[in-house]
Amino acid sequence: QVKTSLLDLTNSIGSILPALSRPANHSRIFYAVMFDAGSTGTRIHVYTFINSDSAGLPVLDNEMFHSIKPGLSAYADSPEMAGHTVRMLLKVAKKTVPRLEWKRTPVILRATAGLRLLSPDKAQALLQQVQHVFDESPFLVPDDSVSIMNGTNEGILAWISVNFLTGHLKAQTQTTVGILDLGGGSTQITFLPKLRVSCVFRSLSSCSYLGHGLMAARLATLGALGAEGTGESHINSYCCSYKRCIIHTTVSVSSPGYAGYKLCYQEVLKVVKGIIHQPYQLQDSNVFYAFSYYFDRAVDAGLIDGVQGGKLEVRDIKKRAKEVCNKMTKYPPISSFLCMDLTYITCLLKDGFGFKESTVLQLTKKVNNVESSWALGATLDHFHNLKIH
Ligand SMILES: Nc1ccn([C@@H]2O[C@H](COP(=O)(O)OP(=O)(O)O)[C@@H](O)[C@H]2O)c(=O)n1
Repeated sequence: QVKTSLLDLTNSIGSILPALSRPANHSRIFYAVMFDAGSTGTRIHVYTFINSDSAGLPVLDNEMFHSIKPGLSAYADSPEMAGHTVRMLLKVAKKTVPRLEWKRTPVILRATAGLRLLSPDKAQALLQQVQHVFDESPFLVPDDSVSIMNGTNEGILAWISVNFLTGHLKAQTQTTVGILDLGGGSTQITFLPKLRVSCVFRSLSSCSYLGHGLMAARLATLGALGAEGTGESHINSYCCSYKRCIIHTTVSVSSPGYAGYKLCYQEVLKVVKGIIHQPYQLQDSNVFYAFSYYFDRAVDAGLIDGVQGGKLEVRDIKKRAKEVCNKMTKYPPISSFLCMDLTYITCLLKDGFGFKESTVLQLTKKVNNVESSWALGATLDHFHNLKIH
């Protein structure tokens, strides 16, 4: 758990503008290119900002977003393919940023769980390929432009993104929203805990759990982590909605004849157990924005609209998990892992983080047409060090 002074944070964000020090007659528009090298895909965010007249936050005018699957870690044994992926995505940046602005537009790549889970030499070889592509590009390549980000920073930067986009970072705003991010390899929870009387200033609480992202949790639940690459392996799981669920080319999972929420919950609980929870710090009034796989699976389960998103209580996810696992729905689940995924999400929220069944989640993919992701916070951090390191 990392604690960061929120006062430091918001004061620093407030001084982003002077730090940019642009020539007086220069256009008020500026650009930044941020790559998200995630475990399941690589994404490019091209941001267009407008400097505000006051010494406040810049205005985010537009985001161009594009993604490619799989993630860079899939090329651990052929790193030049990682370079190719980034080169392809850079074409989006060239189309979006005017040519005259290229040399002053920073390009940055931050990698998350996929590279954290690789051996250091393999991860380094991938990063070197990316660095090479950046160095060849016409964009501005800052120091430390390519690196692996740590999990707590990932959570803090996502918190900054969502609170920036929802207007909660403005000086006059008293409240903030928490964030829940469920990636493929890791999961993050970041929020402003209840003020303790003795506290001088408020601190952000950010926790990241490597190996508790949705894809990693599937493998862990099935005890299949060690089975990868060791030849074919068969596993029985109560969470498998079909007769046969393929998880990996060499690992197949069968249903023991019946699936069921209760038995599946016991399976996923083994993975969630051990996650430190902090129920005393969560306020009833804490609103949590949940995105990534929280959003994707809620859409797959028919709980929210895929464009609008929506509000859900923890108990709504639990109820749908029961329906899917106990085959109480009219339609077969579109993914053979929907029972496991919904049960894992329910278990993570309740037994992992100590959420009540009545806790409200705001399921969100985009806020004002901008991706809910750590990438925007990382870009703001680049323009002015937000003292989160
Ligand atoms: N800008 C983004 C980034 C990720 N995601 C989703 O986040 C999930 C996985 O995130 P990830 O591959 O970055 O996982 P980690 O490397 O953070 O563990 C996938 O469902 C992505 O589609 C998204 O919807 N929008």
